[in-house]
Order: sequence, then C-alpha cells, then structure tokens
Amino acid sequence: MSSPKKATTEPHVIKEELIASGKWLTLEKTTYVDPSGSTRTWETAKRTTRVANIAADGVAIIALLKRTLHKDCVVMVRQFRPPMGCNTLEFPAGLIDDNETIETAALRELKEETGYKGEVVGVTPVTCLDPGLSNCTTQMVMVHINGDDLENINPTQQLEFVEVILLPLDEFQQKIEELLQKEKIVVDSKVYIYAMGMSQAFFKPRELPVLKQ
Ligand SMILES: Nc1nc(=O)[nH]c2c1ncn2[C@H]1C[C@H](O)[C@@H](COP(=O)(O)OP(=O)(O)O)O1
Repeated sequence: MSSPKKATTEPHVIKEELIASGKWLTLEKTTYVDPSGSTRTWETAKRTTRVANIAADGVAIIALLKRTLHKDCVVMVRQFRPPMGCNTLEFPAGLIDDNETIETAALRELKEETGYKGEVVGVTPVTCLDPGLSNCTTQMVMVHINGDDLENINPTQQLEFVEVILLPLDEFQQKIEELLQKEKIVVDSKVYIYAMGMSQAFFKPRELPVLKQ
C-alpha cells in the first residue's frame, strides 16, 4: 500500500478556462495546485445566472404550514426535472433574481411555486450543492406559513407543472418512504437529510429526566 502524499501547500486555483457555454451553464477547465504542490485540472460546471455581490445561486425554502387543529406540515413540490428524466421531490426553490435579497427571493419563489405567503424565520449560510461537479450554491430559508390566514386557505400557484405536496413534519421520513414505494420519484438529498434529522429529533425511546452527553 502506497503512503498518502504529504500536504505541503495551501491548495489554490490558478486559472479557469472556458470549454463550452450555453444560456444557463458553462463548462470550464479549472487549473489548480493540490495540497502536495502538484498542478492539476478539474472540469467545473457553473451557472451563468449568479447575481453580482450575492454568494448563492439560489434559495431552497423549508416552509412549515401551521394550521389550527392540524399537524405542522412541510410544503414540498413534485415536478419533472429534465436532467433527471423523472419527477423529483424537493423543497420549493429557485434562482435569485437581480436586486433581490435572499429573503425576498425565498418568499417570491414560495408564492410562485405553492401559492403560500410566508414569513422568514431563519436563513442558513451559503451551502454548496455538488462541489465535485459545480460551484453551485444555495441558501436555505426557513419560513413559517400561517395556514389560518385567509390568503393561505386556498393558495393559487403560478406554475402549472409543479404539484404541491404537504407532508406532516412528525412523520416526514415515513411519508417520503411511502411516496417512493408508490412511484418513480427521486428525492432531493437536502430533503432526505432533513427528514433523517427530523426522525432522530422525534425519536426519544427512553427519555430520562437527566441525561448525560
Ligand atoms: N440548467 C438549466 N437549463 C435550462 O435549460 N434552463 C434552466 C436551467 N436552470 C434554470 N433554468 C431556467 C428554468 C426557469 O425558466 C428559470 C428559472 O428557474 P427557477 O425557477 O428559478 O429555478 P428552478 O426551480 O431550480 O428551475 O431558469
């Protein structure tokens, strides 16, 4: 077995060269120095739409619908995604437009895709989506929706081909598993990780009054 190379250098990018460009994406050759000091190249996909001075390409919205006498539900969307060639289950999401803040982009996308009007309660840092492929980034925005509010009782979407699915938060992972059993659908990894986290948060088999770490 060969021993791993020692890290001697702070890795860094030297240059980025365009290989191909389309309306929405570019493919670049990234030349960089790796931690051992060797110069190497990487194929990188980038979006063409990133707004100047905004570090994220898009937003994904974790929207909780809160209604009297109902369980809190996560507002999800099902839609056909051409790169996947099938339907996906995702949080509502979209690209940030010019002159938008993260919060306004999130509330606009939520309204367009689901019809719901919400209130921002939290924003994550900039997070990468598939860093071995692309520099594409997102910020996740936590939103609460007052489902008892008149304008949220019969929400009207602006997107014809996006289906809204409400999943109860306390059974989130189980309900996703049921959807997967029923149809060919691929779940966004942000969604599935959130579902696993929720299951762990709700699972308290032997809660004791005083627990050590
Ligand atoms: N990679 C893409 N290829 C396309 O042909 N078109 C694309 C790409 N990415 C975005 N878009 C188009 C599709 C929509 O008309 C607009 C806005 O998309 P948005 O709703 O903001 O984001 P998604 O929900 O992630 O599609 O961009």
